[in-house]
Amino acid sequence: MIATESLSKRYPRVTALDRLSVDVGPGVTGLVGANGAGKSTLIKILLGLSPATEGRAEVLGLDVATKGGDIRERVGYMPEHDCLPPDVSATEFVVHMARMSGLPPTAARERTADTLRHVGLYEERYRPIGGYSTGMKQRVKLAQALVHDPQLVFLDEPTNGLDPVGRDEMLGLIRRIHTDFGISVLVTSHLLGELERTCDHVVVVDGGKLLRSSSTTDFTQTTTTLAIEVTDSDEHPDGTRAVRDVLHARGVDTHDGSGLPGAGHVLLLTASGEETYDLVRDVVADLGLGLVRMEQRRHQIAEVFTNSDEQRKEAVGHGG
Ligand SMILES: Nc1ncnc2c1ncn2[C@@H]1O[C@H](COP(=O)(O)OP(=O)(O)OP(=O)(O)O)[C@@H](O)[C@H]1O
Repeated sequence: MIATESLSKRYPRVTALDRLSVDVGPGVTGLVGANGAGKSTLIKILLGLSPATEGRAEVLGLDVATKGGDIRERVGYMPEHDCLPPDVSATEFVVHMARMSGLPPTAARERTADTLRHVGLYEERYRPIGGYSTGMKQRVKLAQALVHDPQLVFLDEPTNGLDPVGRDEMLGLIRRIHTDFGISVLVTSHLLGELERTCDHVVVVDGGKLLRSSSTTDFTQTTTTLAIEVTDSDEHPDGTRAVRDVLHARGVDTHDGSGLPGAGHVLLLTASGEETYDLVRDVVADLGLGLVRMEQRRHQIAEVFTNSDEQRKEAVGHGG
């Protein structure tokens, strides 16, 4: 669906994309990265809206440098920021966008009605967009990306600004774009956790560079963080520290759980598989301590991929 080769985008002060080479197949793919990682820049290049500084990219087999128009005919785009006209209704706006994509008037009206129903907008579709909630506006943006029946859609931060219920509904809708209509999806987010549930494949970028591209199952198996809490004992008045020291001696890196409830008594470590669970159990038992909890934690992307304690603490503080 998408292939980039050593793709770079340099602004005078910032390198937004840095020799990014990645292949994206059919299905639902998540593009994850912190704010400023280069996600929106990549989407704009893939749509042929912004030229790359170097490297090349193809979307649906079409070169982004020369075939931007053909790509935009076949690909839908939901931009990140609010770009909707407040004075027209969802129906008027989406019909207009359908007409712009070349649909004749009757087909444009029919497709608009179907698409707005699909994204969950009913009677309110006749009211001016200016009075809509954030969730409703996101649905209108999604509808205009789908109305011309594209083969592929780019959704830039579609869950931004939504409450947890709205977020879940939007993630469900995104999944159905692929299962019900066979449209492939590239969806961006700065939250790894929400894309884990929705996507078949996850691409992680940081500072414009590719950090990882793999199927969601591979991803979650290899990046599980364990949170461990143990009791103290007479022999080990600081049980947490005792466990940490033994784990370090066995070559397992840990960091503290500052920012979590009960900070100071929580150890975080990356589990490479079943053997990590066994190791922790044995270490705690050998020290004669009690294991209060050992649980998997979801990640924010900064927590998984930064080595800096500062950033890790920040990510943990946000709840992951
Ligand atoms: N037109 C521009 N001129 C100069 N710098 C830019 C421009 N567009 C983006 N950048 C910079 O490029 C980097 C990547 O931005 P980009 O918008 O692609 O990130 P992002 O991952 O989409 O993050 P966000 O979700 O915050 O938009 C940022 O440092 C940004 O400030």
